Amino acid sequence: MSQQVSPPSTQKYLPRLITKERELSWRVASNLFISFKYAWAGISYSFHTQRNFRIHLIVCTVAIALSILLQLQAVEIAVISITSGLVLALELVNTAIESVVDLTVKQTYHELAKIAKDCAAGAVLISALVAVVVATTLLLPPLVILILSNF
Ligand SMILES: Nc1ncnc2c1ncn2[C@@H]1O[C@H](COP(=O)(O)OP(=O)(O)OP(=O)(O)O)[C@@H](O)[C@H]1O
Repeated sequence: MSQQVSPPSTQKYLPRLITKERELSWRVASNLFISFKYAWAGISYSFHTQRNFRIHLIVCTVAIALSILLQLQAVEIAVISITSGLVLALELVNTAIESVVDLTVKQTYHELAKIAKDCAAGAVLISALVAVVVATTLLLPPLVILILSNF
């Protein structure tokens, strides 16, 4: 005997959800400048509340500055910048996922909440490890040459 499964309730609202008005949103940015303002608010929130974001920001800034000071090739500076940007972007996504999970389950334990947070943290970790490998590979040789040439 087949059982009739009713579609999720959001199905009913889908045509309305994809309209420009986005009725479920508390507020929609009315222009590009306001979009940037909200994006900056997110970055600022992460900076002030997430220790890991601050650490990554400092390390990434140092890596990019060193790549410029050591006069690496343009493509090498670009690669270091891309991997650094990826780490910071994933930190922001991690913070967003943590907030949505906390909003959903509040202070209760849920196995799916754990999976979501652990996977988001794992994504940051992988990007950070790749960034370290890239930065070490590109920065270490010229840095060693510079140090040895001063002795
Ligand atoms: N509601 C929950 N249900 C189950 N496990 C949770 C829940 N909230 C947090 N955890 C577990 O605790 C860990 C730390 O969660 P928390 O929200 O403190 O992240 P965080 O320490 O701020 O992470 P990050 O260092 O990546 O910013 C999660 O990775 C998860 O394993």
